[in-house]
Amino acid sequence: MSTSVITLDKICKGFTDGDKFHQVLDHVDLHLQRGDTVALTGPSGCGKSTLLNIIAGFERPTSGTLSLLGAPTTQWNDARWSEFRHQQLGVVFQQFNLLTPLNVEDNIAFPLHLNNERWTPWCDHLVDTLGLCALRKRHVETLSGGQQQRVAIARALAHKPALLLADEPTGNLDQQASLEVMRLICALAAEHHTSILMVTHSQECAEFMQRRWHLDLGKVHE
Ligand SMILES: Nc1ncnc2c1ncn2[C@@H]1O[C@H](COP(=O)(O)OP(=O)(O)OP(=O)(O)O)[C@@H](O)[C@H]1O
Repeated sequence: MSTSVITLDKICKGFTDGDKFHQVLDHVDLHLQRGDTVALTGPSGCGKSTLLNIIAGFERPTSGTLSLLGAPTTQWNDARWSEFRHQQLGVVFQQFNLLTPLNVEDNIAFPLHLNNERWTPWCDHLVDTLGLCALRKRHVETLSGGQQQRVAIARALAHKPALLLADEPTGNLDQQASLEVMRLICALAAEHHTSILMVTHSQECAEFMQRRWHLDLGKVHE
């Protein structure tokens, strides 16, 4: 399968800090096909989260063109971005953004409700593999950081998205749980051709991905 999932064409992004302009992404060209898995590395503050935020539509580039699933996003309005995020995207960002009035099960089911889908055996598999069985009815604000991270991973994968964007998705987990998560997302990539772009500082986690992108001084090197 060779469908284009992400294309960045000369993407620039900068921030103004007082009277200084800080160029974080400098004419970045990238291409990710359906089923590609990529580990994104780079020093702290180089712009990894900014790059993921642009691809998810949470931030706009200063210039350049971002295409998703073959369509340029330049003219997308909020409704079109929401449709893409609900149907095609799973995100695990550093702030888990769980829905605090809800329990674990309802958080995981949330993307299914948005798409008028029902709980599936795949969701049970996620709950089981991520060690959440005993926590299904617990309110998420009562969980530890690692437990919340596992709920965020399950929620991101429940609707089998075409694209998973993950920012240090195993940062709060022990080694055994990290390996389980990596095996789980790789199985999804293999079976469902989900593309993965994952920020990680862990060499062990990066080795699960097929490709490496290194971001530094505004440029991405493969
Ligand atoms: N909204 C903003 N306003 C001003 N500067 C910002 C903003 N967002 C990010 N930056 C700056 O852009 C640079 C890149 O930040 P970003 O969070 O993308 O880096 P990162 O590579 O993800 O870092 P880390 O590995 O530490 O999480 C940093 O210098 C940061 O201060």
